[in-house]
Amino acid sequence: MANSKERLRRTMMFVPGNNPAMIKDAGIFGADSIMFDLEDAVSMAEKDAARYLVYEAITTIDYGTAELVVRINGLDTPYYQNDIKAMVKAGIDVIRLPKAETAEMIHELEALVAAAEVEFGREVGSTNLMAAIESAKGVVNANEIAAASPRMIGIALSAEDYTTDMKTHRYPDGQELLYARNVILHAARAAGIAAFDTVFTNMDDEAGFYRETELIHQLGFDGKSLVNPRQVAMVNKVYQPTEKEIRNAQQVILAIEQARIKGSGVISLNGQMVDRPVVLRAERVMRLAKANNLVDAEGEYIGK
Ligand SMILES: CC(C)(COP(=O)(O)OP(=O)(O)OC[C@H]1O[C@@H](n2cnc3c(N)ncnc32)[C@H](O)[C@@H]1OP(=O)(O)O)[C@@H](O)C(=O)NCCC(=O)NCCSC(=O)C[C@@](O)(CC(=O)O)C(=O)O
Ligand SMILES: [Mg+2]
Repeated sequence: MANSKERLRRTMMFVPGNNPAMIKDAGIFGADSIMFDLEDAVSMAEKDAARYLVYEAITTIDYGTAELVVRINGLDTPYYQNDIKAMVKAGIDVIRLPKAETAEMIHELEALVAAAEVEFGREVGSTNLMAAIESAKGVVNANEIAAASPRMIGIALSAEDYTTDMKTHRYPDGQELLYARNVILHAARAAGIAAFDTVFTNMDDEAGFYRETELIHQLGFDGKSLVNPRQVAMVNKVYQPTEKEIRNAQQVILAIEQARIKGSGVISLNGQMVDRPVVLRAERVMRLAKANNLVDAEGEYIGK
């Protein structure tokens, strides 16, 4: 399992914690992050069995390079303390808190995670955290939630619960999510962590899924929470840089290296000024190009 604030997180796929077949095969679809769900996909009667099943999976199945995330039950339930203990003991990469509304909730989670790390001999600080924002109160407090702990790697919009809280529902054009998306994105960027867009639940509406993914890509989200393996390739397609973007990024990185040798941090390339933000964008393009196998080990464009 890999832990890092910098890793690519385009696709974070929910896997119901009570479904052995889905849990067993979850690693074969190429999701950047696999998110085992102990919360709303699991009925009250199955909470303990699901926790046990997910623990067994994490400790016995090889999920390759995928980041392993678990969505625990909320802090207003009788389940979350056992969820935290079991998942920390298993060595989960990231714990996702649902229905986050305040920084105090993150602090409570953090204290329990730290205690579990000590109890089970895990390195203190090795378990990362993220929060799902699912209500108006969560959106209003997004800045403090995002900055609540150095363990935080991201915050996510959860539009199903959020639109219910807002007394609306989801529309095809997504206007009802515009404010929350922008607040969450700004809170994440200000805190230096990732921003995840919400799930899209109509499996039959491929065009709608692409429309939504193109919008959140344009806004600047790192990726989306997903409910189905078919959605992984669609997100990757949207987030895949074009040949022109890759060739430009290669030129930018080369040009800035030459400029640095000459002792300068800024240079002109094809009439365009190249400085630090342009270089950072170029480096992200190259990370995405590598993840999509569009360049070889030397960073040369090979296409598909
Ligand atoms: C949607 C559907 C029923 C469609 O079923 P279908 O059967 O039509 O799917 P098919 O495409 O036909 O499946 C083809 C093959 O893939 C396998 N397969 C499918 N899905 C897989 C998967 N996820 N993981 C691994 N494997 C999978 C399947 O087993 C089959 O395998 P096989 O039989 O061997 O061929 C199914 O996907 C599914 O259950 N999804 C997860 C639902 C879930 O977790 N909901 C809770 C999280 S949201 C929430 O709580 C709201 C939120 O909180 C969110 C927030 O906070 O962000 C908020 O407020 O917004
Ligand atoms: Mg929810």
